[in-house]
Amino acid sequence: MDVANELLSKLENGLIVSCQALEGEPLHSPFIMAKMAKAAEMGGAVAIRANGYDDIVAIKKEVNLPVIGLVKKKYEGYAPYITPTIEEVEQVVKAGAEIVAVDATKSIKPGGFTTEVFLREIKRRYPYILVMADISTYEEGVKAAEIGFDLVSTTLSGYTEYSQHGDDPDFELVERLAKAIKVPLIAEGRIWEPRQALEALEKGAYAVVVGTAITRPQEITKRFVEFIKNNKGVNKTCKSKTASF
Ligand SMILES: CC(=O)N[C@H](C=O)[C@@H](O)[C@H](O)[C@H](O)COP(=O)(O)O
Repeated sequence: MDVANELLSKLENGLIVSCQALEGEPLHSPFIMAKMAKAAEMGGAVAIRANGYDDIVAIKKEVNLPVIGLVKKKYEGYAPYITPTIEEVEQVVKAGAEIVAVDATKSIKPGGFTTEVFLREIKRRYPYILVMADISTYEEGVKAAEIGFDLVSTTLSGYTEYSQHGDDPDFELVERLAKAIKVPLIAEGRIWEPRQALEALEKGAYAVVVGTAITRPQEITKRFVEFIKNNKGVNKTCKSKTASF
């Protein structure tokens, strides 16, 4: 088995934990993200997805798992923000990630590059690194596989203007793409429950990425608080109704 296939085989049917805290979030710190990654490793994660040079370096020191690295950066006038230029790719490679995740939507990247030209440049400079396509639609996923991405992930479904928006994971996209492409299809985005992770795998995903539901405590807390707020009294009403029958 070659190096790339050996790496991919480690991900098969597994849980990849995304450990990201952006500037302004309470856990924004390479130290904390490395500990999050360690906890994910202890829990059985097969890989870590991480944002930014410092976080990736700290995580690589702390855990013995493959890392999917990215750098989120917004360029004025351009939509792509996940590793949108070769400069960010270089940071991910230098930090030691085995896989780089980049925007692979139809949107033009800073400098005027299409996804195809961008991928060609990444492969020319770093032939040994695997490249994950973060896509938002079926068409983008099919194209990404065709032009030579090593993996395709549904990361951006619901995050481009033209893709399907919703609160749940985009299972339909997972199922359709998994059938259509020959490279591994990763299910990513809004997976909150273990049963949803399983459903994605059953619909053909090669592996599943979970972020917020595991590593963003402010969002996890909010979910509990809102659920309580919206449902308080519901059971009581039912009980008293039953009692009065
Ligand atoms: C859309 C976007 O920018 N997604 C980012 C990609 O790296 C992360 O903010 C997400 O946390 C990650 O995709 C995992 O998804 P979720 O946190 O929903 O499990």
